[in-house]
Amino acid sequence: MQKLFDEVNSLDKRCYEKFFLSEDLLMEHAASSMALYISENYLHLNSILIVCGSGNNGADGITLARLLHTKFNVKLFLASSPKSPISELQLKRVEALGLEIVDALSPADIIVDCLFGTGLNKPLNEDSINIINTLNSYDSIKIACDIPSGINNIGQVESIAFEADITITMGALKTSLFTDLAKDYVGEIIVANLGVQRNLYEVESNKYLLEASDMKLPFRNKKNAHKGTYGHLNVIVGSKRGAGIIASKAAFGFGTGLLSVISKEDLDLPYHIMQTDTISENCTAIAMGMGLGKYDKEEIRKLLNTDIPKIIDADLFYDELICEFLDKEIVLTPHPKEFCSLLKLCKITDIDVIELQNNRFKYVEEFSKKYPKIVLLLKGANVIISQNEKLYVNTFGSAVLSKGGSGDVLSGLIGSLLAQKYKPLDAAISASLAHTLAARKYSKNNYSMIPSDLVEEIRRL
Ligand SMILES: NC(=O)C1=CN([C@@H]2O[C@H](COP(=O)(O)OP(=O)(O)OC[C@H]3O[C@@H](n4cnc5c(N)ncnc54)[C@H](OP(=O)(O)O)[C@@H]3O)[C@@H](O)[C@H]2O)[C@@H](O)CC1
Ligand SMILES: Nc1ncnc2c1ncn2[C@@H]1O[C@H](COP(=O)(O)OP(=O)(O)O)[C@@H](O)[C@H]1O
Ligand SMILES: [K+]
Repeated sequence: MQKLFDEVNSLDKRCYEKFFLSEDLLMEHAASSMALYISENYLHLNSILIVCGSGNNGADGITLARLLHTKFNVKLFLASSPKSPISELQLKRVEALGLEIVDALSPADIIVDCLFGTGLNKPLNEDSINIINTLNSYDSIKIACDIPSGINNIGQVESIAFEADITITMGALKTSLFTDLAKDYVGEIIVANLGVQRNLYEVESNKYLLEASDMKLPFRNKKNAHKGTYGHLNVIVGSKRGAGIIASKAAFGFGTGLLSVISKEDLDLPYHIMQTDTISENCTAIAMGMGLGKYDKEEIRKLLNTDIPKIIDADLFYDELICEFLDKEIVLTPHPKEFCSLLKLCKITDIDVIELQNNRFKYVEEFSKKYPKIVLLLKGANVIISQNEKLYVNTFGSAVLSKGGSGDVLSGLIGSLLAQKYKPLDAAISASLAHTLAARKYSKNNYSMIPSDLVEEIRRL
């Protein structure tokens, strides 16, 4: 996993003070990293338009123009005059080279957006919106310097943002690049070193970006084993029975040795899935909440009271009963609407989904602070998983998963790993990665996947 930072100004400052690097040097490295990336990948292209604002993001762009001058046909556009001493100096340097400063936007093979970086501190004005709209309309390779202009420091997009194919971000990964709202704008994200290796630039953080290598699949290393070695998951099936059945099929394909569905109704289940009406004696994990519908509160309370590891989803996030169990190490997997209900029930805040989506990290952190034992998995375009005020982001998901039943598959996967004795946080992380990485492997198109296709892909991981 890689560290994420809510702000990097203090890291830049630390570079000046601890490593005696100067602003000029950091900027030279920022621009050199972009120049290197462009030269290594696009030398076959000719023209490059660099669009600069008045701050140091713009100054990065002016520096880049100097580095690429004569190697490419560089057109430098200054949306506003340089404001800081360093950007004035960078401009003086390019002027001395005789580099062309254009006074209108026009298409180019490559566009580099250096309008605003971490200094975006107010809503975009009409001029900036027009510039970004024009740039977005060009059929060019689009590169954002540090952060696509229009995304603010907490990852919100108020009106519009530059639609980057690639974001070359300076020094370290910023949390703001990983919100759901930013996902349509950031493209591929690359980190540029600023004069010291990244591990030296970075300090401690409580937020992490998950990588595929963080997924630990339940491979069987023991030879002397039997089905009981791999646990017994109980899935509580409610009145919307499909949800529990989807979860069960996903769970069985993800390694639980035994699986029993608990339901009072007669279900038409595959032969390898057992059905009972009480918790199994050797049950090692419970998955509940999916499609629960109407239920007997006392029965659910009894189940919640057991010490068996649990994943809880869906309908239970609308019942205050859940609040009685938030001091336990259980996995909760709400989608944004369910999380709003949970935040309200546990008296953290009363907000709507728009407010939540605008501030996902903030509310997950607040919840985790109040309930440090809970493993929370907040669904979304970028899933956030938290425990004990540490946050982990999974960005591998895509709209191929935007279908009823995708979440039920995820509940089954988490339940399966819990049954196989994964720690709750590890179960949530590995199951979430398996869920999203498997969805990426579905190759037909990005609209037709159904839960059984997803389960098939998971079985092939
Ligand atoms: N520090 C370092 O060592 C390094 C920094 N680096 C680079 O610096 C970048 C940060 O630079 P920065 O702090 O100058 O901010 P930046 O993003 O250029 O914007 C500020 C300017 O925009 C203006 N402005 C803001 N919002 C606006 C709006 N809505 N509409 C219109 N104007 C608006 C704002 O105006 P003001 O608030 O003064 O009115 C100000 O003039 C960072 O992202 C990275 O690329 C790298 O080189 C590595 C080394
Ligand atoms: N656009 C998207 N990008 C990434 N993941 C998505 C996207 N849309 C949905 N998902 C994922 O699909 C799952 C949907 O779960 P949920 O809303 O609970 O559905 P259901 O209850 O119908 O199974 C979640 O894991 C969510 O993160
Ligand atoms: K930018």
